[in-house]
Amino acid sequence: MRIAVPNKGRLHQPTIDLLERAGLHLIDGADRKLYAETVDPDVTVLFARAADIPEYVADGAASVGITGFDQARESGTDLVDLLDLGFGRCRLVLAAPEDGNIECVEDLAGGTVATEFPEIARSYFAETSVSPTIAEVSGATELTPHVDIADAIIDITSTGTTLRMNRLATIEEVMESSVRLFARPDTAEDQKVNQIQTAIQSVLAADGKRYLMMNVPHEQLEDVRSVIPGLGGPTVMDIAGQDALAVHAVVDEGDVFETISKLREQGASDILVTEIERLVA
Ligand SMILES: Nc1ncnc2c1ncn2[C@@H]1O[C@H](COP(=O)(O)OP(=O)(O)OP(=O)(O)O)[C@@H](O)[C@H]1O
Ligand SMILES: O=P(O)(O)OC[C@H]1O[C@H](OP(=O)(O)OP(=O)(O)O)[C@H](O)[C@@H]1O
Ligand SMILES: [Mg+2]
Repeated sequence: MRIAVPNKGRLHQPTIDLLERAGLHLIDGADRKLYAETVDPDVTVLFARAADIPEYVADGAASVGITGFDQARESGTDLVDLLDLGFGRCRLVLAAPEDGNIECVEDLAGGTVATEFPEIARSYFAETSVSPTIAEVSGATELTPHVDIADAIIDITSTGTTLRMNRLATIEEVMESSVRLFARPDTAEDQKVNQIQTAIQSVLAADGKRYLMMNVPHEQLEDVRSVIPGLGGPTVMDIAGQDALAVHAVVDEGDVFETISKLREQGASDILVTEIERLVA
C-alpha cells in the first residue's frame, strides 16, 4: 500500500519524522525521489504536493495521505480524517487592509477576494449575504489588496506575523486546520490502514510523556502511589530476594520535576526517568 506525504515545504520533515518514529523507516528517500520504500515491504511512501495529496488518496493512487485539513476541504474529495497529527496548525482567515474601508463581511458586496483556496472561499461566502468575485492566486496573497488586485484575502495565518507585516487585519475566521491522516471511506477500516493509524497514534500518545521507574520499600507503597499524578495507576512488581518493590509509571513531562521531589520524600529511591517512544493503548 502507498502513503502520500508532502514532498517539500514545512509539512515534509515533520511528516517524515513522525513516520520514522512510528517505525516506518524510509529506505533511500533521497531528495527529489518521488517515492521511497520502507522497512515494511508492503508500505511505499509517495511524495506529492500538499495540495495534491487528497486527490491521490481519493483516486486510489495512495491508500492513505498526510496533509493539511485545509487541503482536503479545498479539494472537495470525500475522505475520512483518521487522526489529527498535531502539527501544521493554522487558521484560514478573511483579512483586509487595516486602514481601509472593509471592516466586516458585508462590506465586500461587489468586491474581490484573492485566495489560494477558491473552493473554501466560495463555500464560506455561500453562508453570508455577499458574493464577492473570487480571484485565485498561487502565492503572495497578502500583497494583493495593496496592488488593487483584491479588496480582501482569505489566507493562512498562524503567528499572525505575515498579516501584520502586510498591514492586514483579520475580519473573520473561515476555518481552522492541522495536518491529518486521511483515508478513503472504503479503505478506512482496512487492516493495513489500521496498522498505520495505530502506529502513528502510539507516537502521538507518547509525546510529552516520561516513564518513571523506582524502588520503593513495601511499607511506603501507598505513600508513593499517592504522589504519582495521572489516572492510570503505577505498575508494581516484586523484586526477587529483596524487601523493596519496583514501581513503574507514565507521567506527563511537565509533572516530572515536582513528582521526583515528592517521590523521594515518600521513600522512593533509584529513580530512573526515560523517554517513551510509543504508547500503544
Ligand atoms: N504558517 C503556517 N503555519 C502552520 N501551517 C501552515 C502554515 N502555512 C501553511 N500551513 C499548512 O501547510 C500546508 C501546506 O502549505 P503550502 O502548500 O504553502 O506548502 P509550503 O510548505 O508552504 O510549501 P510551498 O508553499 O513552497 O509549496 C497548508 O495547506 C497548511 O495546512
Ligand atoms: O501567520 P504566519 O506565522 O506569518 O504564517 C502565515 C504565512 O505562512 C504561509 O506562508 P509560507 O511561509 O508557507 O510561505 P509561502 O507563501 O511560500 O507558502 C502562509 O501562506 C502565510 O503567508
Ligand atoms: Mg506555504
